Amino acid sequence: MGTFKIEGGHKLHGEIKPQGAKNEALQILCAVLLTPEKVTIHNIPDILDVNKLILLLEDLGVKIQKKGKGSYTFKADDVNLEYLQSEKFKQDGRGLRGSIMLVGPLLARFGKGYIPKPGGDKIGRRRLDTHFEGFINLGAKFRYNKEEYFYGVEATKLKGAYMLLDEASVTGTANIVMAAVLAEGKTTIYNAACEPYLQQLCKMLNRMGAKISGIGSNLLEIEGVSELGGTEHTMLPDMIEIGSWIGLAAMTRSELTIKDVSWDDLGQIPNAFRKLGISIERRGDDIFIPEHQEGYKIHNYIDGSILTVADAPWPGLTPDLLSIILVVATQARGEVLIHQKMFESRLFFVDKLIDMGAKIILCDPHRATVIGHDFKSTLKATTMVSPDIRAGVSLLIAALSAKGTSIIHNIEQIDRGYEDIDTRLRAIGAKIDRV
Ligand SMILES: CC(=O)N[C@H]1[C@@H](OP(=O)(O)OP(=O)(O)OC[C@H]2O[C@@H](n3ccc(=O)[nH]c3=O)[C@H](O)[C@@H]2O)O[C@H](CO)[C@@H](O)[C@@H]1O
Ligand SMILES: C=C(OP(=O)(O)O)C(=O)O
Repeated sequence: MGTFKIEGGHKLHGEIKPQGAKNEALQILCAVLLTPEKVTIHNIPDILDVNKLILLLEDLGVKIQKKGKGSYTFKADDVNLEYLQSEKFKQDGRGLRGSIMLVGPLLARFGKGYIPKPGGDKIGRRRLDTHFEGFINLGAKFRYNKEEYFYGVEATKLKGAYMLLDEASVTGTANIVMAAVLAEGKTTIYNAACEPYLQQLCKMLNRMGAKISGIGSNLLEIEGVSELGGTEHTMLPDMIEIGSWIGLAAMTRSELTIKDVSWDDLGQIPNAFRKLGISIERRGDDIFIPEHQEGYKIHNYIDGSILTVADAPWPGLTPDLLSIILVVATQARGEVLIHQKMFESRLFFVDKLIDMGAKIILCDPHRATVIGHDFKSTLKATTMVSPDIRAGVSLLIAALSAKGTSIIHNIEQIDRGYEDIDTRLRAIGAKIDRV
């Protein structure tokens, strides 16, 4: 179990560049299985989850070449389907959430796709019904081995269909899209997830020869084609990392420039932080956060009632930033209700913030009220364990703002999604060591 030692209370300063997006990378990497031709991908983040998926592709027989930092070529012209039945796949496939998106491309191109119950954050129930109902709609036969938690779909031929998803699942939509592009005829997916990473996937598939329309909306129409070819693709910057750096700057009252953020793909994120009173300036494609010497004041609604920050499927606010928004609110002027609608176990980490002196009432598993200190009292350093990726980074931000030296254990959770975070934070003045 890895550990960070953090000396808090220091101002940070300078520029930080977001890595390529984790959740886009997981979709895009799975899509390389859809063609025997070469696919070149740039801006792939060097993080645990993505590296695990690259190893899975290698074990599946995909030829992979590293061309430079974050740039790789993939050629899936000799896929080893026997690997899918191996014990190693049953172990390694569990290692991350993103592996679930291997199923759609495998089913579409080879007529069968299998996956052990995928891992990822332990943040509440994470069902897969939307994925498999989608494949069944396309004509696949589904089987599930309850003892081994092993899922499988098989089809001699997929046929396009109309489907109304029961929820706008992000990985579910990606999976179904990747199966439908090679199905016979037309597929319509209503209540599709439509966040920028899915848009990126659909645009990449169209460059490979797919016929997807409605990109960016929750109604996708897909005319199946018989084969796809190679392409080149560059990942967007990671919007959750960008939000994390906004929170970090505010909490440590530091002036920070976040470089090349792809503003137009950030949706609600800048405004969510602005509602907490944080100044966010657009400078070209950068975000400039000034030093918040006077702190930041949470806005109320027009009628004077307390602000609620809640998650929702895109174009709503991503659930992955609520833990960070919560920690930033602990030093704001005013109160806010954080409502995590999607996941039921993601707010439990607030007990650690309460230990550090934050004023938080956990109302129920989905809601927490935060009463900010307005920097009149700083958080106290402590020893903690990172429970999940975003709670981990929130605790890291809390530790960087706290007085004294904090210890965070289980930092593998943070390394799942943040590239070389300690080196990058040291470059802007943070006192953090991997011990
Ligand atoms: C690898 C990857 O890309 N992971 C992301 C992906 O996970 P993932 O694709 O696994 O998440 P889903 O979109 O399927 O669902 C997330 C949660 O929200 C619930 N739900 C979803 C849609 C909806 O309309 N109503 C609803 O209640 C689901 O039941 C589930 O509990 O999307 C999540 C939601 O943005 C993010 O937190 C994850 O970081
Ligand atoms: C929940 C997350 O990831 P995953 O879906 O990979 O567990 C996340 O990135 O915040």
